[in-house]
Amino acid sequence: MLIECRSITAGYNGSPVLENIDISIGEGEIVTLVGANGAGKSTLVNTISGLLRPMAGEIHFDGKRIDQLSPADRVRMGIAHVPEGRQVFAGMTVAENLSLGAHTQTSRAAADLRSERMRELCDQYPFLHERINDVVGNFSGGQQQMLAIARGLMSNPRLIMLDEPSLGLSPLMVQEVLNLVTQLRERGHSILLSEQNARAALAIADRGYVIENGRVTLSGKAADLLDSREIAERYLGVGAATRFSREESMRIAKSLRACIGAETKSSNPRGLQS
Ligand SMILES: Nc1ncnc2c1ncn2[C@@H]1O[C@H](COP(=O)(O)OP(=O)(O)OP(=O)(O)O)[C@@H](O)[C@H]1O
Repeated sequence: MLIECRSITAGYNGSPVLENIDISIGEGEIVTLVGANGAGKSTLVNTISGLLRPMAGEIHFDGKRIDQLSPADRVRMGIAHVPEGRQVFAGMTVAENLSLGAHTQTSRAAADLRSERMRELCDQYPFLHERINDVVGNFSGGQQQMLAIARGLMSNPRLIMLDEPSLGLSPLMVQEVLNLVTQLRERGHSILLSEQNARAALAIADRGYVIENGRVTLSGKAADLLDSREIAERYLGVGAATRFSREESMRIAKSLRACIGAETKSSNPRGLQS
């Protein structure tokens, strides 16, 4: 495995939010964390990137223990974090925003490497090339998200962690951002994708973990999780009605109509059959 979190407990001001979390990501995998608002996904991502120190447990990256290293050391080792909320600099150009993505390197040689990496990214992702000198203030939410991801790529990470990249985007932009995520994998990056949009995330992931109240309650292949009734009911917006056959649904609907006194002609203006 490229990264392994072993029995991680983490939280704020001495109170744990995550308890005993075990997750792993293999080389070249897209792994998603799904869970409701406040479940603890960002807390886990922050613990892996080093913004938060775990209270207990270990994190191993490429066989080395990293949970006591600084965030900058983890970036140097190959872990990038694209935080929730995009946080691009509106008054700066695309190129300036990208330069900030390799801030752990300050020497002249590093500046040359940074320019080279920027050229490489522009070759790989035409949307950067086309807008490289544009100030990002007027970019749409989706364009800003793509730029935030590109900034994370400046350090050429082996693992890139994306926290809620689809938040607040239109369905079309969500698709574009997720297409970009699959391209990242094709270019050799491993990905941890934290998402409330469980259906979209599981559709492109290899494996997933469901986080509820700071614990992993389900995990497995993304395709199996997508098929799971439990997931469907809790996270995919598919209600209990899907549990019933057509005959059962008809029977329930009929007794429901009787209960609410709606068994009249006017309640069925189009003459629908029951
Ligand atoms: N800086 C903080 N200080 C104290 N508590 C926090 C802090 N950040 C998050 N929490 C709490 O930790 C819990 C988990 O939050 P977290 O942001 O990790 O959830 P999440 O699954 O990422 O949800 P969201 O999608 O809303 O970010 C919540 O109860 C939240 O209020």
